[in-house]
Parts: sequence; structure tokens; C-alpha cells
Amino acid sequence: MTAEILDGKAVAAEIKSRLTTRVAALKEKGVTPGLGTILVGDDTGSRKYVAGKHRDCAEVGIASIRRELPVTATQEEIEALVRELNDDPACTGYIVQLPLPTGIDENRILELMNPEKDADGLHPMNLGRLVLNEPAPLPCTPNGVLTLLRHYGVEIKGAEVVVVGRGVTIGRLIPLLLTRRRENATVTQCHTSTRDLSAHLRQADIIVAAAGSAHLIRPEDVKPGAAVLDVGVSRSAKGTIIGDVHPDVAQVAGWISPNPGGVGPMTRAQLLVNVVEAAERDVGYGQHSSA
Ligand SMILES: Nc1nc2c(c(=O)[nH]1)N[C@@H](CN(C=O)c1ccc(C(=O)N[C@@H](CCC(=O)O)C(=O)O)cc1)CN2
Repeated sequence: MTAEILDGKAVAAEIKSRLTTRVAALKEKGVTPGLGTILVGDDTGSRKYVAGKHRDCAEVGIASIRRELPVTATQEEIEALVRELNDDPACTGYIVQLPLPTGIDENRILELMNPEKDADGLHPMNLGRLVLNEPAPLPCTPNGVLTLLRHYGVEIKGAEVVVVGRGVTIGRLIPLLLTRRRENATVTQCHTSTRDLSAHLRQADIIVAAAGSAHLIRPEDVKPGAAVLDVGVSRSAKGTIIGDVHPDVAQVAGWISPNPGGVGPMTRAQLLVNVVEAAERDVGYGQHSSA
């Protein structure tokens, strides 16, 4: 068996094409959506991701507001940028690129954001809304995973899903989306203290690998025909991406997302969805897609 590719780049292109029309409609009403980004430090991955986010903005007609600080930035300097974007009427929504440098209190920064401008869905108020099934901007990578599965018709209802990883932006949040009544999956969260990861993986209809551990998931861990989403990123000495999923898994799985080219572009597309939805709410129409 050779797995069908969950082509995140292609699906993201379709999403962006639809957003271009919605942005044009907003502009006719005199509103230009603006995405703000706060990037602190010079982590290679974070720089690439933020650059990609602004490339996407240009593609669909969203204005870009870029703020950067060096790795030596203080908590106060970052908080000052958060306040600035909270107050900037040109900024519809913004993100603070994570992770922040060691020593910075990330949670305090997220709490300081205006939840109505939280384009990542990571403000505690929005995470609370998500838990309570209230309308909220959906976190971008988890929503990217879900959208990719839906697009390719992978059965989610009743599926046994194993999520590997419990990071706050991805692993911790994916079960929140997949166990909602409209998805109805059964989710097992595995992590570094899981006793027998392979035993869990072999039962899974869907594997979401978000551990950041190169080639952790091997072909012998995967049930034939399962859907495998490779979200984790490790980098070689040259900076190339090594995913969590060994390439030979494609011989066993039914579906597989490449990395790069899978969940990454979907993450960026969902971010733009959140910004456009926020702008639409500002002009009195539209609501969160989770509603
Ligand atoms: N504030 C946030 N920080 C982080 C998030 C997040 O959702 N919000 N998630 C991850 C990183 N991430 C988002 O910023 C992200 C990851 C990957 C990509 C992407 O486009 N990847 C490309 C490859 C790019 C490359 O060459 O390195 C791909 O997979 O094809 C975009 C965004 C942590 N931080």
C-alpha cells in the first residue's frame, strides 16, 4: 500500500483563494484586515514561519504589521509591543510567535493580548471558550489538522486517534477539537512518560505526531490504512526539516501528510481565516467558524 498524500500546500491554496474573495468584499466596505506579528529573537524556524505568514497575507490582500525585537528583549519591551498592537486600529488580529526566548513569561504575554485580536486562539479566555464549546478563534495547527482530515474524507467520527505530544500550541489542544460532538473521535494523548507508545499507535485509526522527535513513528508502529499526520519538526545541521514520521510509514499508512508541505501551510491558512473572520465580525457579519 502507498499512502494518499494529505497535501496541505494544495488545500491551503484553496483556502487562500476563497479568502481573497472575502478580503475583497471587506475592502469594498472600507475595511482592510491587518495581521500583526511579534517576533522575538532569531530562531531560524520562527523567522521562516513569520515570513511565510506575511507572504500569505500579501497573496490574499491582508495588510502586514511586523514587529521584531532582539533575543535580548525584556519582558517589558515585549509587553509594550503587545499593548501597541492592542491599540492599533489597523491591526485586526495578531500573534506572538512562540516560543519566546528563555526567561520571558509567555503566559503573561498571552494574557495581556486583547482576546478579540487573538488570531492564534491561544489567549486563556479563548482557550476557555473552546473548552466550554463557545465561539472562539480556533488554534491554527489543531484546526489545520482537522481541516486536512475533513478535506480528504478521513472518517473522524468514532475513530481512535492517538496524539503524540502535549505542547500547549498543538498536542494539548488537538483532543479539544477532535472530541467535540461534531467530530466525536476517541482520543488518547501520549507523551514522554507513556509506557508503551507503540502499543497505543498500533491501535490508532489516526495518528497525530507532534512530539518534535525525528522519525519517532516507524512503519511497524502503524496500523495498515491509518491516517498519519506529521506535525513535529526537528532540524538537521543544515536546517532542513525532519518530521516525526519515518518516510517508510508511507508504505503502510492509508493517508500521510508530508512535512514540509502538510500541516505547516494549513497552520498559516487557518491563521488568515481567523484574521478575516475577526474583520468580518468588526463590520457586523460573520462569526467564528467554531460556532
Ligand atoms: N504563535 C504561534 N507560535 C507557534 C505556532 C502557532 O500556531 N502560533 N505553531 C508553531 C509553528 N508554526 C506557526 O507559527 C508554523 C509551523 C510551520 C509552518 C510552515 O509553513 N512550515 C512549512 C515549512 C517552513 C520551513 O521551511 O521551515 C511547511 O511545513 O511546509 C508555519 C507555521 C510553533 N509556534
